[in-house]
Order: sequence, then C-alpha cells, then structure tokens
Amino acid sequence: MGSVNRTPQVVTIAGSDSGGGAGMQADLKTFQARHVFGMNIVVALTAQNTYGVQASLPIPTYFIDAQFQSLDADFAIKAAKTGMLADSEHVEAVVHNLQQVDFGPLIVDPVMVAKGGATLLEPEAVATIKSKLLPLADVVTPNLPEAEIIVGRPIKTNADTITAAQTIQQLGVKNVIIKGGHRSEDEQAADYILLEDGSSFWLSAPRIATANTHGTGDTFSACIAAELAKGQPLKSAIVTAKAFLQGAISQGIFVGHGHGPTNHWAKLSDKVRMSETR
Ligand SMILES: Nc1ncnc2c1ncn2[C@@H]1O[C@H](COP(=O)(O)OP(=O)(O)O)[C@@H](O)[C@H]1O
Ligand SMILES: Cc1ncc(COP(=O)(O)OP(=O)(O)O)c(N)n1
Repeated sequence: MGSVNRTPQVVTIAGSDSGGGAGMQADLKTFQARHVFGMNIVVALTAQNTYGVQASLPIPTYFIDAQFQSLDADFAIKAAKTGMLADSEHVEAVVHNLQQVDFGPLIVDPVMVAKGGATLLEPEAVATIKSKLLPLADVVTPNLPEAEIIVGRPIKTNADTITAAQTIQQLGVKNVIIKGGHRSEDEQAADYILLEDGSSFWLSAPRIATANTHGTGDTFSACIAAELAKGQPLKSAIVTAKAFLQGAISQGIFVGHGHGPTNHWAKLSDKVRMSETR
C-alpha cells in the first residue's frame, strides 16, 4: 500500500487539557491547521479550563508503552513533540519508548508549570529531562522560567539568555529556542534561537496585549513539529511557527472566562522579524 504513508504524520506525547486550549488539544488543532495528520500519546489527564488546572492524573506507564506500540506498528511518523510529562517515572517511560522507535525529529517542550501556577512536572523530574530526554531531542523550547530552572540561574538580560542557550545545548540537545513570552515589559515578544551549527538569531513580533495566551508554548512547538514533518528546514519551520502563533494570538477567539486560548484558524502573521542581535 505505497500511497498510504504520503501524508505527513506527526505525534504529540503530552497531557490532555479538557478545556481544549493547551496540551495535546492545542497540538492536534495546530497539526490540523498546518495540514499534517496528528496523533497523540496521552501521558496525563488534566481537568482544566481557562481559569486554570483543577486536577491532574498521570496515566499508568504500561499504557504509554501500549500507545507507542500501536502507533509504531502502523504509522510512518515523521516528527514528534513532547509536552506535559508529569513526573520522573513518566519521563523515563517516554524516553524508553522513544529509544525503541523512529518517529523522526523530536521537539521537547519542557512544560513545567501552567501559567495559572499548577505543577505539570514534578520538580524532581527536571534532572531526568536534562540527563535522559534532552540528549534525544533535536529541538528544545523552554520559556524563560523553564530555562532558568534548567540552567539553575536567573535569566534577566539578553546576554543571560544567550549564555543559557549555550548551557542547555551542552546538555546534548542540538537546537535551543528560549521563548521570550514571559518578558512582559518588552514591546516585542522575542525568542532566541541557537542552532546546531553554532549560528543564532532572534525572532521577534510585536507583543499583543491580551489575556488569551493559553497554550502558546504548545502551539509553537507543535507547529515546528508539523513543518519538520512536511520537510521544511528547521530555520524556516521555526519562522513559520512564530508567524502561526502571532496570527493565532492577534486574531483571537473568545471562549471561557479566564485566560483564553489562541485561534488555530488564524492566518499566518507577516509581522515576524529575524535579527542577529537585539
Ligand atoms: N503577548 C504575546 N504577544 C506576542 N507573542 C507572544 C505573547 N506571549 C507569548 N508570545 C510568544 O508565544 C510563544 C510562546 O512563548 P511563551 O508564552 O513564553 O511560552 P509558554 O506558553 O511555554 O510559556 C513565543 O514565540 C513567544 O514569544
Ligand atoms: C495538559 C497541559 N499541557 C501543557 C500546558 C501548558 O501550556 P502552556 O502553553 O505552556 O501554558 P499555559 O497554557 O499553561 O498558559 C497546560 N496548561 N496543560
């Protein structure tokens, strides 16, 4: 059945957001919007809405194994991303399974704490992510607080961001993107990208004044995975992801009563700028 596997196929290995704005739901909506076939391996369930996370439940690890085996037995997966991984036991289970399969380039979004403050990764699991998951990853996409936890020091300036990206790359991950969404005092939402060949650049777009940023990190990393699965080079996949996200935030939809989600139907924004320095 030679024609069966021509559609780019991508998997998210992540937590479920019952509210549909973040987690694997944001990933799957992104995959659909970017015209790739999306699949999911559930690591944890959350009871969540735009107010925050009310409860979470990691699933038994034998069932993570079962999901990996089901997908590996049938699909030709061309890229994978991770999101909420809950705790060290679940990170270990995902690492073990990733070592058994070839799902293409791996994007690790090291999700730790939801914007509302709920823990999505037990602190003890950070060491497991650093030592076991990052060496398998092609790209890691920490936000600023996550990058600070990974490197173990504050990141206040652009110079701190650059040094932190270099420190993270030394953990064994090829390409590092430190997202600047949390630097709310900046007029631009600027992300720093350090590539495998040592080149680097900043990717900026005007910061949008909105409460609707639920799931931004998930959507960004999912879009990179989708574009890589379609065969785009990494640098252009990252630029497309930034343009997709800028569109998704700026052309907002309004559901729920708290921090709402972004709009995965939005058009790509033309407001993204690349520069060597800031
Ligand atoms: N208010 C905003 N306006 C424009 N871009 C934003 C805004 N908030 C976040 N971003 C962008 O969204 C992406 C995700 O970043 P961030 O929100 O920091 O991730 P996370 O959801 O993991 O905390 C980055 O490209 C960041 O620059
Ligand atoms: C199940 C689940 N996974 C990840 C997140 C985090 O989403 P993120 O885009 O990093 O930020 P917030 O949506 O929390 O603002 C989540 N909330 N739930």
